[in-house]
Amino acid sequence: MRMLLNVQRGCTSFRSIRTVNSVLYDTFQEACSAMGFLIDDNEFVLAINEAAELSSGTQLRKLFVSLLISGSVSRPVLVWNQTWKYLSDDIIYYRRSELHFPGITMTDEELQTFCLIEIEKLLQANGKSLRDFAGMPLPNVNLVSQFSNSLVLRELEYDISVMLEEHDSNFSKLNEEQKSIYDRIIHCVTNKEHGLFFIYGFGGTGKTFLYRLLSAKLRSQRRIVINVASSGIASLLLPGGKTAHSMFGIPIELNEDTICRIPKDSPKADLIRLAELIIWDEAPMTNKLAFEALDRSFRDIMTSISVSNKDLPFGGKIIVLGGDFR
Ligand SMILES: Nc1ncnc2c1ncn2[C@@H]1O[C@H](COP(=O)(O)OP(=O)(O)OP(=O)(O)O)[C@@H](O)[C@H]1O
Repeated sequence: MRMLLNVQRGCTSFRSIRTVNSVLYDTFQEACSAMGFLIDDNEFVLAINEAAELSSGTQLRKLFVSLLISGSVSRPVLVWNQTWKYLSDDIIYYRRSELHFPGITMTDEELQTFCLIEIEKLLQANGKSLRDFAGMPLPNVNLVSQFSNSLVLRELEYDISVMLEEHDSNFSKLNEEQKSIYDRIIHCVTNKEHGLFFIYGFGGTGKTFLYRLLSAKLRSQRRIVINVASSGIASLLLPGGKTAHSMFGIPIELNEDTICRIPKDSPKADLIRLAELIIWDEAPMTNKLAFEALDRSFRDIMTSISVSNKDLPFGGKIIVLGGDFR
């Protein structure tokens, strides 16, 4: 502010001090930068890019934090936007070894979140925080809990290129009936509509073929699909399949009030909330009380997202129940 007061004339408020060439800046630092008093932030971007040739992400984060703390950067967010890829260079390596999931991939948003957490740790060790720097993004806490949930990570571990290849090589084989079911379910998932589908068909009519294709399509888009079957043998035919009883904690003894053993704040409940499609093969083999228990439990779990979900079948989850219903 002192630098600006030396040159700004006729100021009547803090806002007028921060106004340069009729533009009101959020901070005095930004106003100074607009005046040309500070080194252009591009210098810092270039410095980080140059250092990236020889330094690890950890070292670059330390450099970034030193620049922030020294107060040299006028618009930290601009430097962050142009350098975050270098700053988060080693994040995926550490997440893979920490979680013992060598195959995990991370989206840009996840990389940024974990990089921001590391930056925040360095800042806090120096008595500062990301909140002290106007415009700097904060870590997305929802992503952190998802990314620490091993059940979710296992579902995200599918190799996208393998899934795409499986999908593309079988898609053209779909017969007319399979294609129309495929289209309706994918449309429902893509548009985040609620849907409960029943796929009828006796043995060998191509239900599993369809489930595999739906799973490959959605997993290639990094969406979570839960595949379950009533029997252990059928679950083995589904990619990543489990028995419905073990996946959803359905009790053996069932009555009209039974609920599943899934605490609302458990990692499994998080996985269910994140799942975009649930496929249950051989559904007619299971007691209807099990579906009613699952319905009650899902309604409860899904109220964490929206209270209105308690009025929707299965809390609004998109579910495919398949089998031979004769
Ligand atoms: N559109 C298709 N193009 C080529 N092969 C197909 C197609 N649909 C199904 N098949 C093949 O037909 C065979 C039986 O299909 P699938 O296992 O999907 O039937 P199903 O209805 O799941 O049977 P079941 O209920 O006994 O498990 C499989 O070998 C499958 O690969």
